Amino acid sequence: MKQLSIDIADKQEKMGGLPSSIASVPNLIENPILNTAHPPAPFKVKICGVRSSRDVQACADAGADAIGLNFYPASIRYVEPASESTKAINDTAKRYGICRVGLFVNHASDQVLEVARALDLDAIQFHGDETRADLRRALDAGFQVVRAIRLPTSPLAAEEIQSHLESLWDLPITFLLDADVGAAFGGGGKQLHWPSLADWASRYGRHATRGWVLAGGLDPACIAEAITQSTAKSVDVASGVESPRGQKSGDLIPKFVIASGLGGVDETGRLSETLPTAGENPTD
Ligand SMILES: O=C(O)c1ccccc1NCC(=O)[C@H](O)[C@H](O)COP(=O)(O)O
Repeated sequence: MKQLSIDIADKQEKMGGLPSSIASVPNLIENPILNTAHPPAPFKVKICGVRSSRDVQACADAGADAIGLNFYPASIRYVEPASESTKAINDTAKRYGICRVGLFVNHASDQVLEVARALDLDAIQFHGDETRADLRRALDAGFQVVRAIRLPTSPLAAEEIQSHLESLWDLPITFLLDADVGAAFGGGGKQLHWPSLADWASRYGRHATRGWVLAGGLDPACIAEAITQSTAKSVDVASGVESPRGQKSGDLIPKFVIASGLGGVDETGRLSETLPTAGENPTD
């Protein structure tokens, strides 16, 4: 079983996550070995808003390397942090070496950390109007941080995109660029103007070797084009792999991951060798 754990860690490293040897380093700015202020994104393909162990199984089978647990009570994808069902989802993902991201919207900082610690989450995604101090606190507590930046869906100048995240640029966090869907905060199926993101990334993102994530209205039909046009290296999806809305589809998840070309599957759709085979029931 030890070998399996090593395989999982290797797989995460190959898929762009932090090298396993330094995955627990909380603040990369202060790490002299890395000598970088900006961590890579903690995942390549995140399926957000999973609500059952079956959903997680579909993600593992497809080769997705992250799931999002949605702790925003107003969302159709909400899961109760302390429930047995959430614990089971979380445990299943952990056994498969899938990055577990907790999604919060304007929660109290103490509550965020309490939930993240209780579930031993890998990363915290802030999707509301949380402050720099909230992000700093999560980093200091040792969690990787994903910050959703909610952008207009119209064509945008690189400077305008940068203005939405400039005040957080120095933090060792990952930006998730999502469409602004107003009071719903996220999960609305609206697409960003992808070429604008490519322009921004070429001027700002790549220059600083910064990991960032494309989100908003992605689905199996558009994901390849979205990646080409935006130059994103990591993607996130919620509604685009659901049927009906709010219910993850075991058919759409693999279609999405394979079409993205970013998952742990080869071109024939088979799992790569380093991925634990779904159904193998790996243990820690
Ligand atoms: O998914 C939700 O219901 C949600 C609600 C409130 C804040 C964030 C939410 N989702 C966060 C995500 O990371 C989604 O995957 C992202 O917004 C893209 O969603 P979609 O356009 O449906 O793919």
